Amino acid sequence: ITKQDAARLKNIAFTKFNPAYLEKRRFAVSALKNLGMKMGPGSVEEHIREEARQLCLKLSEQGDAHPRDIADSLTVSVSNIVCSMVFGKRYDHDDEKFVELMKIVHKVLSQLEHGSSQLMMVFPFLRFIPGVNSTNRILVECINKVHEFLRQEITKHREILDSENPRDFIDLILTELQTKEKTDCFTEENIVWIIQNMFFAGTETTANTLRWGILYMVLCPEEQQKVQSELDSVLGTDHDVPTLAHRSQLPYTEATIMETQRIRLVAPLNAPHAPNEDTTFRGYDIPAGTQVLTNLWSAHMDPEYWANPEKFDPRRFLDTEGKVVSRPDSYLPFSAGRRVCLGEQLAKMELFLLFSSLLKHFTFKLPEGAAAPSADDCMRVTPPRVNMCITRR
Ligand code: HEM
Repeated sequence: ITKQDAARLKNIAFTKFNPAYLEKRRFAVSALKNLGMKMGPGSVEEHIREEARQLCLKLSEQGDAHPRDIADSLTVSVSNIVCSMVFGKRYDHDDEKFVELMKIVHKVLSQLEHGSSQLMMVFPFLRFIPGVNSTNRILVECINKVHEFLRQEITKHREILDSENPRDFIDLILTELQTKEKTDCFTEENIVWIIQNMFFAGTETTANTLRWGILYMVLCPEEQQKVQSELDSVLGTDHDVPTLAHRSQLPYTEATIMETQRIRLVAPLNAPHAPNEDTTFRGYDIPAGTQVLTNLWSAHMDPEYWANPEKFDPRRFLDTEGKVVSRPDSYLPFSAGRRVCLGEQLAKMELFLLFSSLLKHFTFKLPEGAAAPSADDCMRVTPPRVNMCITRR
């Protein structure tokens, strides 16, 4: 068994569908639900709103004298939401340890996007070829550093654990570890991997979606204005950030987020899958273990379902009464089935609260005379970095 195979056994994502995977997934789903059900202060909604307030404050402090890219601020906010849920605390935008952690997370994800990593996913034997496997070595180094950070947090949590009152994801998982018969999936080491999954799966995906959303607002100012008019008409002069209760009154805003997720998927080819046993699908024989990539992008660009699919048009997601279409066909930003994204509900809350807060408080546009950035590369997961004017409304 190789180190990589051993790591796969400890994960949730990228692990085989088997009883151990199911046990970990069930735990993670119920922990997120448990944390999500908390009401009032300490609730997930409040954590996200606090992050939205801090983000708006940070952008206001930076002023509008110089055009700038919003990417790093968004990554910090989104990562902090995962931190609030997992560690029970947020970090300041300038906290050294946190900034270092973010750099490592970013490095891991950019290594994964690297051509040689993609090749190694399709041809795993390449990881034994010197030179080609250098991204693999960097990945292992980075992941070890993240694990060290997580182990320190777990130790701190263990010292003051009150199993009757779990505060966050780590408390919940430590409590589970105490109460459960020791099984292969709930070992000390696996906790680190499960938490790491939350981090990697939950940060860049959400931050990149928000970045695409803001980029499309810059490229389509008339759409930006429609969202802002709707926000103004519902929220009036209230200076605080929106709440989830506002969501049903803001269909155009919601549809704009959905259209962003349609037109620029952050996982266009989904996570790699493989059948556990020999399978026949639509006349094709797929032997057990064959890697299968599902092209979610093609579903989102299928002209049979989406007229003029390359056009950014939030109205696709509104019915004749102006209400949001609840289950659109040919729309799978979080994938589907048994491996569907485990953080879908959390991600939807984050996207709504952060996107609506940003557009309520700021207008985003290109500097006078600047060339419009291209959003054309259809398979591009990460949006281009764009310096924009961010003006307080
Ligand atoms: C806009 C944000 C997000 C998008 C577009 C997204 C999308 C996806 C997709 C396409 C998958 C692969 C599903 C499959 O294998 O068929 C996935 C898996 C996963 N996501 Fe997300 N995700 C987002 C946010 C999050 C968040 C916030 C979390 C948790 C904190 C999360 C946790 C996970 C986990 C743990 C898996 C692996 C699930 C499994 O294999 O059982 N994701 N996500």
